[in-house]
Amino acid sequence: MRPDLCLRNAGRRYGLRGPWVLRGVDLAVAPGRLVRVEGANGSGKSTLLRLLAGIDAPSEGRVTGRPRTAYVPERFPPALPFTAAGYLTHLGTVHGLPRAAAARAAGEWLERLGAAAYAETPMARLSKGSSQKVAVAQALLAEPELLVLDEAWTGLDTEARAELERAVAERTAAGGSVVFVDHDPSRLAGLPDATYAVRGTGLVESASPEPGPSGPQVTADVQGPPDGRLPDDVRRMVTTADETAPGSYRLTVPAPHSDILLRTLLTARPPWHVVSVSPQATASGRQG
Ligand SMILES: Nc1ncnc2c1ncn2[C@@H]1O[C@H](COP(=O)(O)OP(=O)(O)OP(=O)(O)O)[C@@H](O)[C@H]1O
Repeated sequence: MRPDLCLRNAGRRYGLRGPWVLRGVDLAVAPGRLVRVEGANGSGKSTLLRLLAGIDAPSEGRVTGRPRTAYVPERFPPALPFTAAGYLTHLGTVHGLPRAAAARAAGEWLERLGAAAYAETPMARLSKGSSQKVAVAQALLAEPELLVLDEAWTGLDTEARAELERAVAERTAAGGSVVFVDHDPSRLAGLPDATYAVRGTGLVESASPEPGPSGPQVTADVQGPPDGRLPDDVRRMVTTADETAPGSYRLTVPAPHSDILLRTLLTARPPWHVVSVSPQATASGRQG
């Protein structure tokens, strides 16, 4: 099992005598966790994310348990001498993918994010939104163990925003961790395992998530082999799982996770049968 990524008594300031932006921060991000970071403008959210992403080192304290990490920065440098596909393929090889696999992953992510038409466009000529899609694709393509997203939804169109939400669900379902900052309080609402606010130079954890799901839920009746055990990644993403008969389950899942839930079941070996799917108008308490 991969260790938690930990900040231990971490502090960060800019310059030798600059004021401390963060100090004495202890934070553990476990595999499979979705973590939201909040805070006022200029409070130090990006500073914290850069420490978590390994882009900056703490001025004091330590970082331990570094996983394979990818990062979408708040500002992405668009004026690079590459086409979108060329840049992503190059980065894929930097992440350790063979060139053909990197090119394939680049194409798949541009397609998923609705930017396939710009694959051969030089980065410097991309619109802000398309450039942001490339920024998101570069982070997702190597299936990182830790994904750090600094306002990554900003500038994306509606479909790409939804796709990024799905990608976050996929990462956590696969056991990856995701840490994100977003100005929209409804972003991934009800899903984070923990929310921290930067206050002063420290981190304050918000009250634990509600015991019941707070966002819209979807119910799915699914059937596996008679002795079928729900796949672990399905167990991790559902709110409730009631076994209604041997190998049959009624699952509830936060609506943004429903696509990935169904995709996971349908592509399981052997595949599961999805009997019915229906939205749940109101969230009930957590059961099971
Ligand atoms: N590279 C840098 N050099 C000097 N000071 C910096 C640097 N980056 C950030 N700061 C300062 O550190 C403080 C925290 O900035 P940071 O960008 O981490 O905050 P933030 O919460 O992400 O802000 P925003 O919500 O505006 O994105 C600010 O006072 C900022 O001016």
